[in-house]
Amino acid sequence: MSTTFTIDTSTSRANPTPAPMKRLTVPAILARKGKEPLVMLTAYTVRMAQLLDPHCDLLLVGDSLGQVIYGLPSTLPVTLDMMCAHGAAVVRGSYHSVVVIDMPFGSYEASPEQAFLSASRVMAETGAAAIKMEGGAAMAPTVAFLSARGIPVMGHIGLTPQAVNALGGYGARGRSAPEHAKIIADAKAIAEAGAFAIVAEGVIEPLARAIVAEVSCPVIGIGASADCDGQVLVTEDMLGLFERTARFVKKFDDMAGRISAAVETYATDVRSRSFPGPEQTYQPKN
Ligand SMILES: Nc1nc(=O)c2c([nH]1)NC[C@@H]1CN(c3ccc(C(=O)N[C@@H](CCC(=O)O)C(=O)O)cc3)CN21
Ligand SMILES: CC(C)C(=O)C(=O)O
Ligand SMILES: [Mg+2]
Repeated sequence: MSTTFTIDTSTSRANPTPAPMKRLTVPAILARKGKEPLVMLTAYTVRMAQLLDPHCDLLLVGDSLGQVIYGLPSTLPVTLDMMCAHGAAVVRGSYHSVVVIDMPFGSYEASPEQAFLSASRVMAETGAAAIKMEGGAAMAPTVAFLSARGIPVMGHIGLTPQAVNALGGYGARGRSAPEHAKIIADAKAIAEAGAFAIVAEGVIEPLARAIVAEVSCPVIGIGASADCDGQVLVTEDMLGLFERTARFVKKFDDMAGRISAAVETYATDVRSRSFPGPEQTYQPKN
């Protein structure tokens, strides 16, 4: 397998503009606990990475690309090959943010050794700085195993979409006392195992507040209230490019509507022969 990312992380072939900012590091992210909220968005492609990178602290190559890019019904069919291909593209398009790659379902859960083999392949083939894995206390030994071997791990607790079949859906988590206690125990176990940050997804506000108070690493929320140490959303959701979204999504734009309008104008112009015009047409030299 050829490595296609550039070693110099300040610029890349895909983004030749001189870098105005140095790339953030994993320790710098850890140090943001309790300070200015961390800004994280998903990216799957080089151009989107270029556009998001100056505004973000972290870019997540999420396994949500299964639904968003590939039209799959869940994140479960996403493969390591997909994560490596999109991860390398996002690293090529970023020079400032810490790039984190989701470990896909089935690539890490069996053992710490399986997780290391999968995660080291992701790190080597993409040039990303960290991986993310779903799971609570049961995954803590794996978080410790990877962290001790130089692979920074971001945890993901609460609503863990790869466990949708066990959870019974994508509903909010932590409404019952036992579930509330389990998710706090999950957060503590993952943090104590050495995670540099934890995504808390779809947890009720008082539980989010408790997790933030209980762990020493930053807690990045998605559907987990404004009390978290940072926020993440799927970019296509917040841009209004993905139709079925959770209640926790705020649409900051209606890009689907704007794309439809632009394409409608293009189709009209082609059909009326008003595109291409003189500006877009080559003439013989005289
Ligand atoms: N585009 C996209 N955005 C995401 O946030 C996302 C993905 N894809 N794929 C992976 C997971 C799946 N996620 C989801 C998917 C659906 C809901 C959802 O429909 N929530 C409902 C409640 C559902 C219920 O109560 O059963 C809601 O109204 O919030 C939430 C999170 C979050 N992740
Ligand atoms: C929603 C975020 C946290 C994620 O895991 C993904 O995009 O896959
Ligand atoms: Mg994910």
